Amino acid sequence: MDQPLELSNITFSYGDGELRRAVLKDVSLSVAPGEIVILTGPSGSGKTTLLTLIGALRGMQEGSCLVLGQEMRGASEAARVALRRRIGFIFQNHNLLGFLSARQNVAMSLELHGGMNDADRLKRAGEMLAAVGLAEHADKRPAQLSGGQRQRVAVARALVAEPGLVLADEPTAALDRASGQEVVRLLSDLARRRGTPILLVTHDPRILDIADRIVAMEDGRIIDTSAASSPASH
Ligand SMILES: Nc1ncnc2c1ncn2[C@@H]1O[C@H](COP(=O)(O)OP(=O)(O)OP(=O)(O)O)[C@@H](O)[C@H]1O
Repeated sequence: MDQPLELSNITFSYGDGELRRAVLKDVSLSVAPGEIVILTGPSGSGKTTLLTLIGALRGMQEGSCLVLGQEMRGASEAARVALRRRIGFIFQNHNLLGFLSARQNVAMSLELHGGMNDADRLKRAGEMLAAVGLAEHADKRPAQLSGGQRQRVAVARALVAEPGLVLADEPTAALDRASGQEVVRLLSDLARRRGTPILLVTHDPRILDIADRIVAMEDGRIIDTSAASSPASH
């Protein structure tokens, strides 16, 4: 069977003419079902750019990027939109909508997936919020929640539609140590239960121990891939 993520020889540049500069150089990586991979490296090494290519948020230039069986190189906008719906995204600034409750924010993720009416979606969203420990806070708006709670809403929103892959960019950057570890632990527990692979970009050394594998980037290249602590220890 294909791996959920198979990247081969990805090279990507920003800018034109003399200003053109490669920020990803010959990047190859594959991620297995249920595997948690942390992508780390100095600022500017290309981590976010790689994540946006995998998330179909940006067009490919060179190489191959097979995401959930779909080749992103040369993919149409329609194919990229369809793929994005199968991915759970979690970003540093969580991107929750301020005028909706936590429950409504999570339920929105289910709108693109047919077969559920509004009441079903809100019920499912409530269950997911309970799974991340926010049953009591489901009807609050983001501004009424702490940073850690908001990020837990973002985890619930990313996972509620049962994505085939989760992409997270600095999900703990704005959190204190305890909330950051809790958010990541929740994310990894829920994903592991379903065998959902996670690719997580972070500078945060406090969460490295949740990874099965740590991939280090520098200057647009993968310089090191090391097995982290064994999954059995989680
Ligand atoms: N839209 C853009 N246009 C031009 N250059 C860009 C653009 N986005 C990023 N870059 C440049 O590409 C390089 C890689 O950026 P990228 O954000 O992928 O790195 P990163 O490893 O995620 O960094 P950080 O850890 O600071 O987020 C940087 O030199 C950055 O300045």
